[in-house]
Amino acid sequence: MKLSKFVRSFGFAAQGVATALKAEQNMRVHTLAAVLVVSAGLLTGLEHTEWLIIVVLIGGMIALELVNSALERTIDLVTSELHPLAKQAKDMAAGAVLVFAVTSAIIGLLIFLPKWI
Ligand SMILES: Nc1ncnc2c1ncn2[C@@H]1O[C@H](COP(=O)(O)OP(=O)(O)OP(=O)(O)O)[C@@H](O)[C@H]1O
Repeated sequence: MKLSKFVRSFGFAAQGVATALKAEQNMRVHTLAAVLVVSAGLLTGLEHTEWLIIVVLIGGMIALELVNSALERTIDLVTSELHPLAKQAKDMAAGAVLVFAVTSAIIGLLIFLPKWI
């Protein structure tokens, strides 16, 4: 791949992130949560491996929210009518975000609680 094409694709991807931040409240909530978790990590003092886990969880959470938002838009583009499959697809994508968020919260508690108690 030529460098200019790679830079162009990178720009489009950055536009996608910027659009989601503007249009999706959940993206802003996840970003705020990430800032809070990183601040708590800096104040608490985490091990190298713990930072690796936190970074993977934050990146995964935001990436998954982006995929969820992309799916919502794709479904809205396919049909503007109510359809049970559209509902299932949107709810499953939202479910994936929920599962990852709960998993991340549990791992976060397992990392932070022993240091705070
Ligand atoms: N075309 C559709 N057919 C059937 N059900 C739908 C359709 N579009 C959305 N829904 C359902 O209606 C509910 C609300 O959907 P909506 O698209 O408003 O999402 P949301 O959860 O409010 O997310 P967001 O605010 O990010 O758009 C969800 O259960 C969703 O699955």
